[in-house]
Amino acid sequence: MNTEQNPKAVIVIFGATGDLAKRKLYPSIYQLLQNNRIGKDFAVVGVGRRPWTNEEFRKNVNTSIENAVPDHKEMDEFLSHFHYHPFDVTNPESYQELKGLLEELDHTYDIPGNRMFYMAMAPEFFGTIAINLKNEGLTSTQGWSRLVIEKPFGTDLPSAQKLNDEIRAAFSEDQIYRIDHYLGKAMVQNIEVIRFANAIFEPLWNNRYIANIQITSSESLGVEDRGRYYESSGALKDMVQNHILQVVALLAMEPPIKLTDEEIRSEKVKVLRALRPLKENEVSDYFVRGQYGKGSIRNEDVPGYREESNVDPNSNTETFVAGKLTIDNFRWAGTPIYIRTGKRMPAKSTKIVVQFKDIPMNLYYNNGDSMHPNLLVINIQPDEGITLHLNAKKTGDGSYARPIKLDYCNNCIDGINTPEAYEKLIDDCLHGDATNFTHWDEVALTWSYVDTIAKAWSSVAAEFPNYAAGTMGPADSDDLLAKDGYHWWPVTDTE
Ligand SMILES: NC(=O)C1=CN([C@@H]2O[C@H](COP(=O)(O)OP(=O)(O)OC[C@H]3O[C@@H](n4cnc5c(N)ncnc54)[C@H](OP(=O)(O)O)[C@@H]3O)[C@@H](O)[C@H]2O)C=CC1
Ligand SMILES: O=C1O[C@H](COP(=O)(O)O)[C@@H](O)[C@H](O)[C@H]1O
Repeated sequence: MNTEQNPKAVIVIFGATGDLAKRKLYPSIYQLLQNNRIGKDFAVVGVGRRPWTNEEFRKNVNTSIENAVPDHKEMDEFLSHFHYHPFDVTNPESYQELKGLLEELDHTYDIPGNRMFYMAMAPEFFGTIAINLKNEGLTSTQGWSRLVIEKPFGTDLPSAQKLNDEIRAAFSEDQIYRIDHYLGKAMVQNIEVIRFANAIFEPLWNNRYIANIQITSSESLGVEDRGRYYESSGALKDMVQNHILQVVALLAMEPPIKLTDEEIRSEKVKVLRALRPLKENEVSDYFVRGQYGKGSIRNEDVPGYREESNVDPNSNTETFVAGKLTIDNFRWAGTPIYIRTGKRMPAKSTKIVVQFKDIPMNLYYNNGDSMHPNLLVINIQPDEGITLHLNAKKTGDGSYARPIKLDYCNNCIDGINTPEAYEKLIDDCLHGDATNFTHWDEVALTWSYVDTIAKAWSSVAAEFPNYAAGTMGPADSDDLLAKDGYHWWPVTDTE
């Protein structure tokens, strides 16, 4: 819970000259100040190897705010809190100088030794930095020390376990904040509220009334300049292991007894433990992979994945995944959860569709058509809101029922005040609230689930490319649902 007002802290960003810091972290810190979530008693220390001065660093931070926040103001005061400290993080000797700078900033801003160490760097550095911070005494202050870790948290279960052991040698679990930025999105956080603050949904939220749940996260962008990273990842590890399985856990968990991070985590973990693990020889029955070839998006021709920079021209990396998940517990046995995510699809859209079971018999005429099923659609992005699909009488037409929609648009009301995911997560960490971060047990269970799929796929070359850029993935993805008598509900206007 965010109880502490305006926490005083030094935020140390490792990777301060990088893309993530520039695009997400600096604008988020700026918004936190504008929204009074932090006071004037804070400092940001940027670490990178580039030999920048404070002035150069501040100029770069300024540009990043200009690009992200059109109506920025009071920039000089804001930028005066930013300090740059260049060093190679693999060199233990450099940490003493950093320590001296942090102590100086504590004094300047009257900060009681509170430190947020944000790892916005490649994962291979996380363990080294954590150990050096501890060994050089940067974590033993009067205040709190928290470590924020970016994804990917490992590339499979053994590597995640190794990484976890390294950081746990320096930080306890309650000091570690593993980022999954989907957990910072307004409508992902709303899943719990929609379910547990509405008497009408919870009684129906089970296999007796829900036929299936569909989660789609489509992107129109390709891999852009991230080919090197993406080649070793693919959509399964990039999106399913983390964001998608977190959403599954929130949709399927039991009501927690309290809204604390421990109670919510414990319910999410039970779902992940109940996910039926696949055997390698079953993977092709439950999961489909795809890779985009050249195509066209919004009338613009785009290259195929294998033509992207830093991508192997014969790459076997999947840019699309669709899957059927089965949760073996009393609430969900028999109700499949279908997931799909991919790059170079027609539009950017993340949606959850909950399809309720059909009514027992149809009393209405409907031109011989069957009744449209009730759907609850949770729109995560770009529109934020919920849509409930019902059937209602068609005016003046005796016994004809037609589908109607009840719409709630979250960002139409909250407008530009809906905080960006990173802003929310940095705020939570500053306030010591770990609810919307992933804990080790969740990470281990999700890796364990996807590792079998990755292993099955790595042993057989796929027939790629198998979908054209600008389409909703390969035909096999539709067949996955058709086998069960379902189809994907459209999530974009063009689908
Ligand atoms: N960019 C994004 O949108 C997203 C990124 N992430 C994750 O965030 C992390 C950072 O990504 P991103 O910002 O894109 O990466 P970049 O490659 O853009 O930045 C890497 C940063 O690390 C610094 N660095 C590299 N080696 C050293 C070293 N030995 N000592 C000190 N600093 C060093 C670089 O500084 P310099 O060059 O000055 O040495 C630079 O600031 C990764 O884990 C990535 O997976 C997660 C989600 C989205
Ligand atoms: O973590 C990642 O997420 C983005 C998608 O995030 P969104 O907030 O834009 O939906 C994805 O593009 C990227 O490949 C992945 O690393």
